[in-house]
Amino acid sequence: MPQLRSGVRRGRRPTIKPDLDEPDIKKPRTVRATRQRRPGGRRAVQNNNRGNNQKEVADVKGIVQPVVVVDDDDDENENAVKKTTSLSGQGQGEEQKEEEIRVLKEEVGEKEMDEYDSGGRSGDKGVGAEDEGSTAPLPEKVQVGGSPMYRIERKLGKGGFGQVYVGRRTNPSNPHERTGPGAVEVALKFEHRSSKGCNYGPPYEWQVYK
Ligand SMILES: Nc1ncnc2c1ncn2[C@@H]1O[C@H](COP(=O)(O)OP(=O)(O)OP(=O)(O)O)[C@@H](O)[C@H]1O
Repeated sequence: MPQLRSGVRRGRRPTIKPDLDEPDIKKPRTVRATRQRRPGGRRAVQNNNRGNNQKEVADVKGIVQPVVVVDDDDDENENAVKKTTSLSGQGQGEEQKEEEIRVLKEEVGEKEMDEYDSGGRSGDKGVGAEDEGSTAPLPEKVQVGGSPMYRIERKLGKGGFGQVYVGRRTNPSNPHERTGPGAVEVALKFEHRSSKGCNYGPPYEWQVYK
């Protein structure tokens, strides 16, 4: 005898066919937080940063640059003559000397003290001393205290405190005098009034060093 099944006979669970016509819009999309690439990629961004840094450095340098205030008063330049020294390299032939003088005279006039010349600076000088009087015009002739009058000729170099020029006596008592107070040719050092060497005002003494 056949056994009867207990319970209600159920049909198979109907298979749900995917509706191919319906667009797949029910599943919400995950929004991924992705980094936006900058144009040019990471390398370009880094380069940009580097560029920015450079600009900052440049700006800082610009700020740090000291402002040089130049006093154009000729009298003050006269007072700024600190010392004179006998010229080194004496004993040239007269012919060569004359040639040199001729060339030098062309340079004399509205000369301006300029920056960065001989490189013979002392290492202990401040920035202020370095740049002082960088554009102050020089007088054609100078005299300080009771010194003889000197005509300013070519530039010899620049030290930590000032710049050195050839000074030639305008009216020498002995045109062959090479050393001492009567020397025909000396080295004149010009300092700006605001330099360390002029802390107590411009000097009025003069001396010729050998
Ligand atoms: N008598 C001289 N003969 C030839 N050149 C000179 C003479 N005196 C100075 N100079 C030139 O001028 C430059 C500056 O000289 P200066 O004496 O000012 O140097 P410094 O000792 O470095 O400066 P500072 O005395 O201010 O510290 C020298 O490097 C040199 O080239």
